[in-house]
Amino acid sequence: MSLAAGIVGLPNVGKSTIFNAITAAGAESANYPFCTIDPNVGVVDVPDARLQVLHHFVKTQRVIPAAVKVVDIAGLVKGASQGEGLGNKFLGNVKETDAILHVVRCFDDPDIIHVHGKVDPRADIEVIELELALADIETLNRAHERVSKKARSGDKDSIAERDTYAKAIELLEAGTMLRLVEWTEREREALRPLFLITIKPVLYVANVAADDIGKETELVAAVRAHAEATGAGVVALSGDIEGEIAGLEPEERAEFMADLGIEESGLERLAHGTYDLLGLQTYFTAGEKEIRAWTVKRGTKAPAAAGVIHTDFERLFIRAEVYSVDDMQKYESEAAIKAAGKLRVEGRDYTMREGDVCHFLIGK
Ligand SMILES: Nc1ncnc2c1ncn2[C@@H]1O[C@H](COP(=O)(O)OP(=O)(O)OP(=O)(O)O)[C@@H](O)[C@H]1O
Ligand SMILES: [Mg+2]
Repeated sequence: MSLAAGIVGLPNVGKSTIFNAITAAGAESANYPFCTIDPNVGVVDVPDARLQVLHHFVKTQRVIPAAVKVVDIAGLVKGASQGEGLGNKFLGNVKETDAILHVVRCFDDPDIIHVHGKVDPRADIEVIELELALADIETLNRAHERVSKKARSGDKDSIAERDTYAKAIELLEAGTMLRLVEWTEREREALRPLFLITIKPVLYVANVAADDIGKETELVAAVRAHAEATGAGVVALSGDIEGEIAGLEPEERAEFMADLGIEESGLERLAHGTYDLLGLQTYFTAGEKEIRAWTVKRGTKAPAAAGVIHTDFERLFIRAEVYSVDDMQKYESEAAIKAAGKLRVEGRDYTMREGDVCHFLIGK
């Protein structure tokens, strides 16, 4: 599974600045070369220091990090659904993503025009969420119309779908983002093919001035309060500075970041923020051919985790041999880990833990 996130926000809030910074900061993922065709789509490796630890002790041909796909679109303005500004058609480009990165301007700079003339995160968020809601309502109305005819002829599935769409429209019209609703599995199934935007988890990205890095300014606090009240995540960073960081050589980069008190790059923080938001975790495989990071949902059992490597592996799973990256750091080889009795043998019921390193034994 490769993770995808779409960037939304008002015009001029720093979306492209942040997109450029994260795509320059991460090595372009070698696994997804086709994505470079579109300048607004970037696929970058998710930085993970644990891969280096494993690589230090395990001889291998290649190291394959997890990848994240990021999509940058033009800013939305009030009335975009009615064609204002550039309209909202490019929202289609963020439909097939797992999460929304909603960039909110938290820097005050008289030289950079704010479309409402005033930096006000709460008001800005409301404008964008209204436009996202209107786009979803349009999609839902079309779907509603489509199934209504079949529903009228008594088709049970169509009736259930129609009612789900009607419920979603009603909620959006009352101002409720669909991500806040506890949908039944059946409702989710009806909504899934519509690729609605407001049902996706949101990570607010508070874009702060260089001078405000690490500070909980009033503007950042406003975004955080809204995020906490609406089950969203939040990451504060300075787009301009992230761009500078991304342009530096690795050694200079570390020094520059240390001077500013930045521990992780924007890319790392956005990747972690998105993983947390989506309830994802990482496990590794480490062998002669490759060392690789894999992404699974928290709580995934070993057979399903093996299934991420190859669909058949879930069915054919026999057992897993598991150790942790910490074990490797401590014992320095798999043989030593085994000799110390730390190589665990786990069966079908094993729940994967963050940072497990696994060998899966697969049947035929
Ligand atoms: N943290 C920041 N502090 C100061 N200036 C910033 C910051 N982030 C971005 N900017 C500046 O804001 C301006 C607008 O940025 P950018 O082009 O990234 O906006 P955008 O959201 O992509 O706009 P659009 O919707 O028009 O594509 C640029 O001049 C950029 O350098
Ligand atoms: Mg832009």
